[in-house]
Amino acid sequence: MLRLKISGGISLSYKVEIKRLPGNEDIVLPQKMSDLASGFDLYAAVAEPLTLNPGERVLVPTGFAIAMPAELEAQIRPRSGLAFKHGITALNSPGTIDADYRGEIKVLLINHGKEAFIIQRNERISQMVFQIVPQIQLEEVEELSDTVRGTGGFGHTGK
Ligand SMILES: O=c1ccn([C@H]2C[C@H](O)[C@@H](COP(=O)(O)OP(=O)(O)OP(=O)(O)O)O2)c(=O)[nH]1
Ligand SMILES: [Mg+2]
Repeated sequence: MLRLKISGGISLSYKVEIKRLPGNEDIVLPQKMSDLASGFDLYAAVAEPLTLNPGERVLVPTGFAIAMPAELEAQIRPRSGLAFKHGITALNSPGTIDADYRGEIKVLLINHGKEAFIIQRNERISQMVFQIVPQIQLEEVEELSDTVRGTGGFGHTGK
């Protein structure tokens, strides 16, 4: 079997502080489920099992807050397994966690499936991916620079 070993590029490393919120001593903190997973799985900190009926949405607590370096953001993304098997996804996907947010991280789930889905305490419900956010200064101008594409979009290159 051919095994490709890919390495190289720039490797960045950041420390992110995480604080467990009161009453959540038993909640599993975000975990990477494999060495190179890009997301940390998030665990539901619901007090009681929570039933999400078809078409319903709910804000699920995670029991923790974070403080990350200013150049980062975190995205809350669905787990594909829950989406595929049960139609459970993050409604605002990807959810945006701002670097200056110190409140509890919450996950906005919606049930697009045909059956009720029960969320248990400490069940993995979504994943959190950290990204670098460039610092941008928006500058208002009268004219934008020309391009071949111009204003074409929304499928103008064909199907
Ligand atoms: O899935 C999410 C999305 C957001 N947040 C928290 C962190 C984020 O920094 C804050 C605000 O999110 P966002 O900017 O998406 O919401 P908004 O409707 O614009 O609220 P705000 O006016 O507070 O920015 O809410 C979560 O915990 N989970
Ligand atoms: Mg906002």
